[in-house]
Amino acid sequence: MISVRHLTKHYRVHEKDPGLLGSLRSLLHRRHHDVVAVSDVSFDLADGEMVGFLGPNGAGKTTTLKMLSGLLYPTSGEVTVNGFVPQRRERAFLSTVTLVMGQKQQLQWDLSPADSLLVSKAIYGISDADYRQRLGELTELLEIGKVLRKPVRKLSLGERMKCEIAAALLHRPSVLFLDEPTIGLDVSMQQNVRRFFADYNRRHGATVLLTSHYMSDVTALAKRVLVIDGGELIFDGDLQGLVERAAPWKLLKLQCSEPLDRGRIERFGTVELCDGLRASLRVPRKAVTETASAILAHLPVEDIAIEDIPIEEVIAEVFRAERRVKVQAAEGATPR
Ligand SMILES: Nc1ncnc2c1ncn2[C@@H]1O[C@H](COP(=O)(O)OP(=O)(O)OP(=O)(O)O)[C@@H](O)[C@H]1O
Repeated sequence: MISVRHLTKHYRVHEKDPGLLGSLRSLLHRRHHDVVAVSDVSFDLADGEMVGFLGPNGAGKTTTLKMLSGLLYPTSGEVTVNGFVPQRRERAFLSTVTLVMGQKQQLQWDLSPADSLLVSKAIYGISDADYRQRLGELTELLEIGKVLRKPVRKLSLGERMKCEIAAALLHRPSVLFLDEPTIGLDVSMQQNVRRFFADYNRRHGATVLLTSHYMSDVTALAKRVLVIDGGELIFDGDLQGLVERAAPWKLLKLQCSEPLDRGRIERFGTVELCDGLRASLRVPRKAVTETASAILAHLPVEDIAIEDIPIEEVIAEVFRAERRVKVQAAEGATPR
């Protein structure tokens, strides 16, 4: 169980003008300002839940994950992870959690993954029998048998990432914080890694909080999402609920037997595309079935497909809407 209450993090940033003069001035008069990276965030995660953590660049995702895994002290607020306060970094806590950061390498460059895994075995005090069993399982699931003995610097990005994951999970953590675990991987490798985490969650009942800019990671692994923007939590709930709230339409894609002009299809919905034999319309979710029937009855349509708005667009719309609300609130507050 993870409990997060009013979690807030401010970074103190040192300001310096450019150039030598700027450096000298900053030695004499140090100026600072505070960056609010995370502001009053609260949520709970139940044991075994897999939850997506979404937000645009700089929203506060990594900062939150670092506080949850005990790498950063919160400015205020409380966090408990399986009953532990992360920043105390107790041994029992550290053997419960792991943080996988796709953008940061944790394996030693000149050693082989096998050597780094042996170091982890010693650090976590894993018995020989457990080590053999876990290494066997990770090697099989991640298909890394052939690369374990090569120096890390000679591995491809995908091979390295899979070895990073093996090293991060050797101590069999029950809480996984995954920060962009598939970044830079090709599509098939992304799928392998996703499948691996889904499998790990099933086998070991692990709780997983995952950030990714690849929406397919999130849709494949998480039913529930937390959405953060400008350090504030703006949504916590079902991914499908978010889609329905932010995008109450569907797309009707038409393939026609003769070219259509815009005027003929406009009455059925908002035209997104009208290009010779192909057209696509945005239609309110509730009216999809009757609109599709009307189109089939009145237009020379050979094929019709009903699709959800791509999830990337839905999320982008959530952020746009949130910013509009903030701008309106700020404008309302400005004295005239
Ligand atoms: N060490 C730091 N010192 C000062 N500011 C920081 C530091 N780390 C992050 N920030 C700032 O805090 C805010 C949140 O950053 P964070 O890395 O948590 O965002 P993020 O959601 O993980 O972004 P991304 O998706 O780009 O990785 C940003 O404005 C960032 O510039």
